Amino acid sequence: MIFKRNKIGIVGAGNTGTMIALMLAQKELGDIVLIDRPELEQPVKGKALDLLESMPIQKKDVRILGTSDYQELTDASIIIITAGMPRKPGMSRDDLINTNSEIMQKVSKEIKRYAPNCYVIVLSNPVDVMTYTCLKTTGFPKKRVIGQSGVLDTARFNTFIAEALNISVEDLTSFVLGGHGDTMVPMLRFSFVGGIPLERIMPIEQIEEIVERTRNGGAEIVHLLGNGSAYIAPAAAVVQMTETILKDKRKIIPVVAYLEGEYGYNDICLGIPCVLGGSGVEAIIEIKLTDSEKKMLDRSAQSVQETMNLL
Ligand SMILES: NC(=O)c1ccc[n+]([C@@H]2O[C@H](COP(=O)([O-])OP(=O)(O)OC[C@H]3O[C@@H](n4cnc5c(N)ncnc54)[C@H](O)[C@@H]3O)[C@@H](O)[C@H]2O)c1
Ligand SMILES: O=C(O)C[C@H](O)C(=O)O
Repeated sequence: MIFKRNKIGIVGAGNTGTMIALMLAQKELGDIVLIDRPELEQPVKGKALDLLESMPIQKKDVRILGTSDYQELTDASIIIITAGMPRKPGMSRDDLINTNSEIMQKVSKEIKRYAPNCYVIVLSNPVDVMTYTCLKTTGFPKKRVIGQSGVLDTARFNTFIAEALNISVEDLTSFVLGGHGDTMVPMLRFSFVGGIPLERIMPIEQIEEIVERTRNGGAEIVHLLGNGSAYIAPAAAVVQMTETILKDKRKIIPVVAYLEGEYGYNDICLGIPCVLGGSGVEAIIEIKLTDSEKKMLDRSAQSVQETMNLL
């Protein structure tokens, strides 16, 4: 069932927020409320109206509202948080921690007030820690607060594999574990091209180059754009997660989830494969890791923990 006429909130109507609104509307997944700061009330209304006026051309029946009034989020079923600063060339995502954690706390309190039953998808960086902040500030059950990293990181990995092998992106399965940072862990053992293990059809040196490029995928775009960070592929990732929840698809995808003992970690949010469905994170898939995979995941978890310690 498609919950059309569901209300989907997007907090932060910048590059990612606007692109997410467009992609959600193109799929008619629900009516959309775009929220930004009071001083940006006019531009956010302008963006929403511009999006709305494209609907007759795109033949989509969706209502889109731009506002700074959080009350408009009342009864929203899903709220996507993109509020916060993007990084600039030379910065790491962790450099955004102070500014964005303040914003995340403010936004999370408003969400708790007006939409206490909603699902939240967090995009703001550093996303593992921002997901944790949102979870703790709202006090929502852990299955309802989910961060986006793995869908995007996996898409980047698959893009580079498809390009190198000159094959369709459709034939690829793989996933990335760990924090959304330089320590992310692409799972080569579970990477397949048309059902064939990747390691059988690509030399390891080339795979390693692609892993490295994937780890630096966000920074590569930040450098090329010069002002701001990626917003098209990230929006597509969030929309896939939103659709998976709204349509109760129960897809196994890597998302940032709260861990209580899984993989040996406690009280931390980290990217791991989950069953995502109508109740949010319905299950965490625990894969038996090899020693070297576990070592890499430990490093990644430690790096997220170190960023959390800065709070
Ligand atoms: N997790 C990921 O994969 C991923 C991918 C892309 C971007 N991001 C992150 O998402 C965030 C947004 O990126 P962007 O490119 O859209 O940036 P952007 O600057 O284009 O948009 C951010 C918006 O947030 C708004 N905002 C700030 N404080 C707010 C508040 N208190 N209430 C409501 N809105 C507020 C700003 O006014 C701005 O419009 C950044 O932190 C970026 O690093 C994460
Ligand atoms: O790299 C960034 O800062 C934005 C985002 O996390 C990305 O991976 O594109």
